[in-house]
Amino acid sequence: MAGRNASPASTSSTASNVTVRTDHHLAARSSISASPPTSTPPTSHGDEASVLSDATKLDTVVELHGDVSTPRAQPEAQTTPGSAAEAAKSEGRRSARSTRAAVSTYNVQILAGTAIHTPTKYLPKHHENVLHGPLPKSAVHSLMATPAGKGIKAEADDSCDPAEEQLATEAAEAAQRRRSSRVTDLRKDAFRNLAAAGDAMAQKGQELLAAGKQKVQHALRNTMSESQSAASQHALTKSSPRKRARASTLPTPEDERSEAEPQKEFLKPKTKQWLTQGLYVGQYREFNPRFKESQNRLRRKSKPIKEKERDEVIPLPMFSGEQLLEADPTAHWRDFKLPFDTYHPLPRKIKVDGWVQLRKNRFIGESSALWKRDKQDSSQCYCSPEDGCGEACHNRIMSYECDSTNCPLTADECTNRPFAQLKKRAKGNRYDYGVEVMETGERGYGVRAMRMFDPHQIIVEYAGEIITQDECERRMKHVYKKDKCYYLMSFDNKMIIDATRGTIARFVNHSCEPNCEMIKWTVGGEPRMALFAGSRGIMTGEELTYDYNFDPFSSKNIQICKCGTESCRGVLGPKPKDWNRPKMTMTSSIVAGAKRKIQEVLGSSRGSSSVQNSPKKRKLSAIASSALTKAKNSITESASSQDKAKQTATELEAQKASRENRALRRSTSMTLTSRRSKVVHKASRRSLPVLKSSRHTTVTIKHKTPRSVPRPGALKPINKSSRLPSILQRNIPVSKARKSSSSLKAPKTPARSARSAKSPSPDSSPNITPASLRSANRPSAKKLKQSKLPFKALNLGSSKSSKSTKSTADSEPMVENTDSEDDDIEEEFNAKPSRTPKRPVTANSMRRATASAKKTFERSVRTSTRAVGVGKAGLRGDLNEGVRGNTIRMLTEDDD
Ligand SMILES: C[S@@+](CC[C@H](N)C(=O)[O-])C[C@H]1O[C@@H](n2cnc3c(N)ncnc32)[C@H](O)[C@@H]1O
Repeated sequence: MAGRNASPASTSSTASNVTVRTDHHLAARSSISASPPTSTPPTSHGDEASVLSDATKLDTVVELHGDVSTPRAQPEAQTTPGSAAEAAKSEGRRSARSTRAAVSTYNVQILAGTAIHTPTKYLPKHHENVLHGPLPKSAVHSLMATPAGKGIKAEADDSCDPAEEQLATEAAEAAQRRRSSRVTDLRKDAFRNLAAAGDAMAQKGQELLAAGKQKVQHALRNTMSESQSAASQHALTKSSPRKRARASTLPTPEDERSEAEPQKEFLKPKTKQWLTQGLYVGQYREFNPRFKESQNRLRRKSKPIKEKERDEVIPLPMFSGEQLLEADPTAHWRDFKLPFDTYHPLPRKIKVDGWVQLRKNRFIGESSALWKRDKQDSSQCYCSPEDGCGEACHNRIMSYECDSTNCPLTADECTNRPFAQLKKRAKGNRYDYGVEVMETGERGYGVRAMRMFDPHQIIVEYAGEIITQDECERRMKHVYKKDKCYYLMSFDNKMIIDATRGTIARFVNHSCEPNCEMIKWTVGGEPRMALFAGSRGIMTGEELTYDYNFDPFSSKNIQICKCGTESCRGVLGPKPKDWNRPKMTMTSSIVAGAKRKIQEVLGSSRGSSSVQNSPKKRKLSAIASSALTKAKNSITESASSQDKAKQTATELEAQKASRENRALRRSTSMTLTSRRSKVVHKASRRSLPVLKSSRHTTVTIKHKTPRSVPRPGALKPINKSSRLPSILQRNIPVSKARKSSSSLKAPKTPARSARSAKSPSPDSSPNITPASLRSANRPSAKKLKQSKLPFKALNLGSSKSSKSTKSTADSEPMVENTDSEDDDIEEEFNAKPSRTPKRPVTANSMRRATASAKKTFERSVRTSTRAVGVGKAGLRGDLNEGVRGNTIRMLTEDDD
């Protein structure tokens, strides 16, 4: 093996090296002309030599050694084994060795012609360069002579050993066989195959070339058309139609350029194609983004997909359900969302501080005892298994849970056992339970669904501590004083569920467009509260809300709603009527509240006695009366303080006026001209103290007092024919009335009492009239002493004539009128002067008149208050509406 693998040059025999060199040409010739070197099957150099030559190695070596210097001198010796044998014989040596060498080894495969994988060194090409030893002449000859066996025979003739002969024959045959059969076939096959492959390759190359050519042409055409169209477009925009036509037909320089550079265009890198619609572009779906999902769904339903469109594309998984459902119009379906465990918007579970979780109601204190007293009613259903306690179930309608005592169905058949269902669900995992606390931002904590809930399905129970109302009040006052959120819910039997310690339902927020409802159910004879899904059902991840129907009771407790829905009322609970109005002041809100209460009370008092007797009404009336009393007290206090202040001011004014009067008296003469007297009167009038308590005077002219029979001390109308009462019946403003009344408050004349005692005459007016003032001009008045009061008998002339009267009237400005109404009155007075004797106005008479007016007023006030029978606030309300009397009106305004 080692010899076979080793290169010929490395063979151990130096002689063989030499022979190689010498017989190179011959061997090459033989290999080319006759047979391939593979036909010689030596496994080693020595073997080959031995097989193909009769010369022994030793001989060869000897010969070689001898022939080193003259290699070509004895070529015969080298090539004719016969001669060698003869030489050996002649030398007297046995040719056993050479015989052995000739027989030596055989490559049986090669001999048999079965050696397919001939080593390269035996291939003809190899033999061209490297020879494995000289081929014996005879062998070469025999091989050259093609008919098999001929050469061999000749060789056999030369040989002396029949075994050798035979072997040589065999070898020649094998060589022949090999040359003629398999190797040649293989080579031919290989050549044939190669040729076929070459042909195929060439054909393919041609095809590719043709395709490439086509592509190039196509691309060229495209680019040309593009450039042409661009050019035509450009031309269209710029040129006239005719020009446009020409532009479209004639090649432009740009076209030419594009034609000239087709390769460049073609080599341009492709631009990326972006999706224009979205992830599922190319997927058929009837969807208009301008509409909502539900609207689109409706449209799709109304317009069924054409068969072709349906079959065009296999729907993506999320649409396949839709298509299937659309194929079946009877199928009811809802929007799809990913399961919560796949889509979980919150990364963590919320922990709420201070929340002690209870799973069911717990009675606190007296509530348990109170509860038992009021047993719940019972209900019974008569459903059949077919009904399954559906919508028509009596218990369901009454919000009673079915159980074995009130329902003939089994638990599996009955569908009206929500709390039992909830209990079962609560035993599962948190996704079965299906709710969790979330953070909402502005509204604090909230609750959201971790699964889908069917319409009207129970979600979670609102449970906590059941407390009495007293306990609730106590907790509100002392325990939850500083809290902002309350978890109290009005329950049954006047009890309250306080879920400060309770179920997760306590975190459910309010919404004006809720998706849930809080409903009371009776379960096993006991009331229980639970949150149920609304008619839409609940989607996974949706926040749960219900309408609190929050009753804030007072405006103080109104909470702003931040639910953010379209129909948000702005507040938790019902929207107040005056929600958008400006805020009331404290006083006005108190008064308005009191007014409302009074109206309620008055309304109830007007109603039937049964209503009045109801505890609620009684309570309300008590509240109203207490509120009224408070309001009354405050108003009275303020009024009295006002009065006091006015009184003080009046006194001061009076003092001032008297001083001025005195000064005036000193400076003016006793007899004044009419003009002068007018001035003086005006001056004196100005200095008169303004009687603030206008109600005194106004009350005196109240029409309740019979005019014909005046009561003692009562003021009476000046004149029947006078327009004064009718005028006064109008709503004279306080200021005006005050001015006009100041004249009425003038002190009585001393003569009045005597005259009235004798014969009460309509003429004898106790009022301060122009006439009475004129009477002050009488000489007797001079006798009167000057009092502290500003009124003093003024000497206005003694003439009693009508002229003088007129002049006096002209000059009589005792009542200084500034407005037209009072002017009217004055005119009337002037036109019809009283015939009563003129009496001087003294301090005493004035005092008396004031006192009597005061008394009358107080009496009338008492009467009117009694008639109404309520406090001032109520009085105001009623009076404003109904009574139009001047008195009351003024009283009211004065109080204000
Ligand atoms: C029963 S608790 C609800 C849970 C509460 N958010 C929390 O954090 O504990 C009721 C309180 O939540 C707040 N709230 C609930 N719904 C609201 C809403 N829509 N807008 C504003 N506040 C709301 C109010 O403060 C209310 O008093």
